[in-house]
Amino acid sequence: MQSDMTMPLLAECASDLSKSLPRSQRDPVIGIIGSGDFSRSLAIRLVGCGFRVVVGSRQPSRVAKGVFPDRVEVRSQREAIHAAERVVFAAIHPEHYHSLVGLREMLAGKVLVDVSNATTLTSHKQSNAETLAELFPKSSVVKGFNVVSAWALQTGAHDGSRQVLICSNCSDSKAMVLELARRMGFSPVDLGSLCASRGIEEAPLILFPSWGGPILTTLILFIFFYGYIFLRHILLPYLDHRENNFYQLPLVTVNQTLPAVALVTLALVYLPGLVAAVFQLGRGTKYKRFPCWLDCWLCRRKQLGLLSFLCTALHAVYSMCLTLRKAAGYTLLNAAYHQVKAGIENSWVEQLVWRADLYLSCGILGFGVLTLLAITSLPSVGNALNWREFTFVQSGLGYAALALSTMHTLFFGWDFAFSPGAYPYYLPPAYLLALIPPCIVLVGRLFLAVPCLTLRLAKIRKGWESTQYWPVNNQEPGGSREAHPQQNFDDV
Ligand SMILES: NC(=O)C1=CN([C@@H]2O[C@H](COP(=O)(O)OP(=O)(O)OC[C@H]3O[C@@H](n4cnc5c(N)ncnc54)[C@H](OP(=O)(O)O)[C@@H]3O)[C@@H](O)[C@H]2O)C=CC1
Ligand SMILES: [Cu+2]
Repeated sequence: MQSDMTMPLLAECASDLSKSLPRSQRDPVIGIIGSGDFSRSLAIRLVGCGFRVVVGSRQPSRVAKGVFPDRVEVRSQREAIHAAERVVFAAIHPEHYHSLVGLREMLAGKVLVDVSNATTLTSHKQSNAETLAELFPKSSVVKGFNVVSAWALQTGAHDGSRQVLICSNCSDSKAMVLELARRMGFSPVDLGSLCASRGIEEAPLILFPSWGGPILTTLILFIFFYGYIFLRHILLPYLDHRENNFYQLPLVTVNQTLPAVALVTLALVYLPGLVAAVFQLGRGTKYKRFPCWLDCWLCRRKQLGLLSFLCTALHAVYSMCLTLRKAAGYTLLNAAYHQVKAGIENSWVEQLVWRADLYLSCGILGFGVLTLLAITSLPSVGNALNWREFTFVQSGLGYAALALSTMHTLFFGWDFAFSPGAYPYYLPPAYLLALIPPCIVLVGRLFLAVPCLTLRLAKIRKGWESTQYWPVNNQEPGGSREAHPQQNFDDV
């Protein structure tokens, strides 16, 4: 197609040539057809990134003042297309694409960016971008900027939502839009030809794509612990000596399950970081890709952390409601009656008072730190922190939350785990099982804190590589050698 297309915008994107020009003359002009919500978000971001923007409306006079920033010009559709040097965004609903047919000749030779999303998941329909390409054969249609919500466009959120998917049949135009997306602060992903456009359009319709694995993991853990507690506390005692504990099913069993799930899930947030560190130490480089399962696990830590937070919050609410139960009242009255009958005046046990207070205090502190972690994982809050602050909160405080939750569980268990009565039917208590993963993580973390390992890991993360990776003719690692554009995961 138009092979001369890339150069003008790319040259302007680099803006080297035009540095001496006044700003208004050197910024590339981008056209946007449509003056709706998406157009507004896009225009704000484009002007923020140094582009000049002309919005094309069917009735410019109807566009209220203040809707667009002052630096954005709102003109007629024709004027906007005329002003746009190369790139014109079609920020209108696909049903109205045909209304632009009269502008076909004006759009010839320009790059027409289709930003539309699909409204339904269909396997047989032509994509909106393919329809647009059919309507405007003389323009280069590029599909892109999907998955990004209008909000993310404005804020440039620092998480997965910064990724934009791009595809086109014209590689020059695609390169231009990829560069444009980069300059707008996004991480564009080239998905090839326009055949990929339907997938891109449908991507926003797929609900919670990154939550499937974490939710499934949490669900499996919940079913496992609930089943285990049901077996140990309810079913086996009933079968063994007809003890009826079924009343515990809706509340007590759930409240025993939730902390176990929360603790294991929280350990699963920090375990992959340790595994990644072990990989880097073992390989002596950070430029070798982690196995896919580890990559995937690392990318799901935020979701696992938030699910752990949810379980902890529910556990806190359930625990506060325990005393409101009828069963709690009856148990207290029965205990008081037995005590009176036994002639015991004072049932104060100093050790148990300490145990309960320490257990509660660790639990409350752990929950507080977890809340802080959950809040800072929100993009809008995380963006306000610099890299060091974010690492301190997510890694330092994260381990503090894990340590406090583990101590909460240990105080709960106290010395009970050492008595034979804790193993009815040879089954250990659920909390002992739940303690295994966090203990592995905490011990592993302490192990990695050994100075020789810490120093080696720090060196590797600064780019040092073990000699086995040095090229034969180049004895300086990282010298003239090109770094692999691979995993560069430092936050472990
Ligand atoms: N990539 C992404 O993640 C997102 C993509 N989108 C896509 O952006 C497009 C626009 O969405 P959005 O801004 O929310 O929609 P709006 O309804 O807010 O705006 C659509 C605009 O299209 C213009 N338009 C042009 N021709 C017509 C016509 N014949 N009839 C009606 N309106 C027309 C109107 O502007 P005027 O009256 O000034 O001409 C109108 O303001 C859609 O295709 C949507 O799928 C939306 C959100 C996110
Ligand atoms: Cu608890």
